[in-house]
Amino acid sequence: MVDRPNKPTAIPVGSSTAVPAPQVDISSDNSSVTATLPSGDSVTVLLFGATVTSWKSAGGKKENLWLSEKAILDGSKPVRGGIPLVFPVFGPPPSDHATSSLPQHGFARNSRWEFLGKSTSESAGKGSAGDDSVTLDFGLGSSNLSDSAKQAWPFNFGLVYSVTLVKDVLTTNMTVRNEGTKPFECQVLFHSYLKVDDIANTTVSGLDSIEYVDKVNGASTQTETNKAVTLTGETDRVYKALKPEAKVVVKENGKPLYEVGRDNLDDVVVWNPWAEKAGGMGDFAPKDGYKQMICIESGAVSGWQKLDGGDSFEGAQIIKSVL
Ligand SMILES: O=P(O)(O)OC[C@H]1O[C@@H](O)[C@H](O)[C@@H](O)[C@@H]1O
Repeated sequence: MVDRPNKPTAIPVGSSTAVPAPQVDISSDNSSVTATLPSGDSVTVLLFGATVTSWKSAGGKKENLWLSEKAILDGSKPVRGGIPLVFPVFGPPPSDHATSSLPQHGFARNSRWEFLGKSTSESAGKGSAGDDSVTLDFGLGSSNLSDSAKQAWPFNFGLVYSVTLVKDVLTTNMTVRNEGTKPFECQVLFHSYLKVDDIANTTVSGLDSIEYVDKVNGASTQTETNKAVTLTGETDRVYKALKPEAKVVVKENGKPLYEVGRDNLDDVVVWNPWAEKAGGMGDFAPKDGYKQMICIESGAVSGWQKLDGGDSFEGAQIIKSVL
């Protein structure tokens, strides 16, 4: 059980509270929670992995996240699409590290999280409807882990994951706390699958002059020379040490589609499996779906966050959907 100061109102899973407009509507069942703003913008979070599986903006008309048609949502496999969470290790764990027995990307996306509750702020009568907001909080601690994950990573930790929706903006914030006395090292990342119309017309800006590790090219270190990065084949790059204020902008036909900002997260992964890799993934559909997605993943993954007993680390990703 994860606790946090100023704990929000707890909503028992399985309950459903429908409140009349213009208030924020929250509905939940045994497997997911959906929050809808009076504007129609909405977000859905699956308790399995605390995976955001849908984020709609433009009053509910525009889905911003790509979700595979064959994504497995029953908890037997991480979700292919949406925003899976990466913790406490990014990628395959190094053999000489305390995470070495964990699966790729760790256990956060493979574990069932607790819904801790919601907090809302409604502007009805006070100002613009664009000020409405809702935050959904989820928790995962050592006691929620499977025995095998506990054995593979025997540390006492608490995660609080907050998903905040305001008109056209989704913020995901993770706080990691070492609840024990043994220090541990961890990595955190938001593996966001952003939806695009056509990858052939998509560019990514804000990465010019940034050093990156090119994982499809023997993990070589390169420096980005393009103002507008295009993807023309399998792409798997870890851009490192971005300036805190630097935004990564996904454009389609030259027009901004998403602006991705970060708080206390210095790295950005750009990933697209392309045709062959997507073809080899049983849960990736349709097979040419790689043309409709680009992963822009904010995280702290090129080093380790070392947390002594009682220490915390907090980082956030802020995605603005631009019409
Ligand atoms: O198939 P998975 O485990 O969800 O990982 C997908 C991709 O996730 C990315 O973050 C990694 O950089 C890639 O190397 C990896 O292939």
